[in-house]
Amino acid sequence: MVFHTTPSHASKYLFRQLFEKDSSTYTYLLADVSHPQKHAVLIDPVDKTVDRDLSLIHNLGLKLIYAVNTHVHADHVTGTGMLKSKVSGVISVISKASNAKADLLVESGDRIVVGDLVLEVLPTPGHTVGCVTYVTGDGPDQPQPRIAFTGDALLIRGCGRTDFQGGSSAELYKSVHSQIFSLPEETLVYPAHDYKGFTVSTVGEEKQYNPRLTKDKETFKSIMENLNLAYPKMIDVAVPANMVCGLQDPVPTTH
Ligand SMILES: N[C@@H](CCC(=O)N[C@@H](CSS)C(=O)NCC(=O)O)C(=O)O
Ligand SMILES: [Fe+2]
Repeated sequence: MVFHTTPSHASKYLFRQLFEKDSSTYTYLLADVSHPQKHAVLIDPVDKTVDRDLSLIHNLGLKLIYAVNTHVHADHVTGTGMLKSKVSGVISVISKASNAKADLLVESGDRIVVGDLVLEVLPTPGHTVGCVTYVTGDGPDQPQPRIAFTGDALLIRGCGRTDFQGGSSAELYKSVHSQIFSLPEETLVYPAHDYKGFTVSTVGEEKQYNPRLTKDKETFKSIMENLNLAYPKMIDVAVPANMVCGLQDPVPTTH
């Protein structure tokens, strides 16, 4: 039996899942270590853990190229701006649909290339208006199985709330079913948050067991309307800060 728990091509690509405990946020570090430049990307960095992440990048001899956001987060401030101020040349990324500022505004079908590693942009609005999922390419030189970084669109056995930032339960249902559940079943699902201690899932597992998204659309909408969650504690600080990716065009400092 083959256990698909971690992506293959371990010697060519580096993959790390990092955690920020106050907001239960996952940050992902990916790099192509087969190239001498060892270019790297961080997905959903958090301001509080930027120094930890940079220390790891330094230890591993990587060169950070992209600081990528899945969406305008409401519960924490992105580390993107701090990364730009601490490492020269880092390119901040967010979706064009988010209406936020960044160096690179991505849209459906765009590709972020780091060495030989390809991240394709899938629009997955519904949690927020500009949410995207980044999925590794499907070529033979890409990680097998594919890896989907779903942000807050699809969480493990859950999904992002839809009650602010242009959220829409109907839109989220459509996004997950058309963009994520249509990926190969073995595709690994790595979300932006987990509140229960889970680390990874697969498309096949979520299609079978997700307690919200296995339901029909009307039941899903009713579930989402009745979550009764308190607003994130940091929403009033986080959203304005993240609309400019934490800090845009900061004064560079040497690190
Ligand atoms: N208690 C936290 C916020 C928790 C929360 O609302 N999480 C969001 C993702 S961050 S925008 C969410 O979509 N949760 C879905 C769920 O079902 O829990 C805080 O105060 O920061
Ligand atoms: Fe969010």
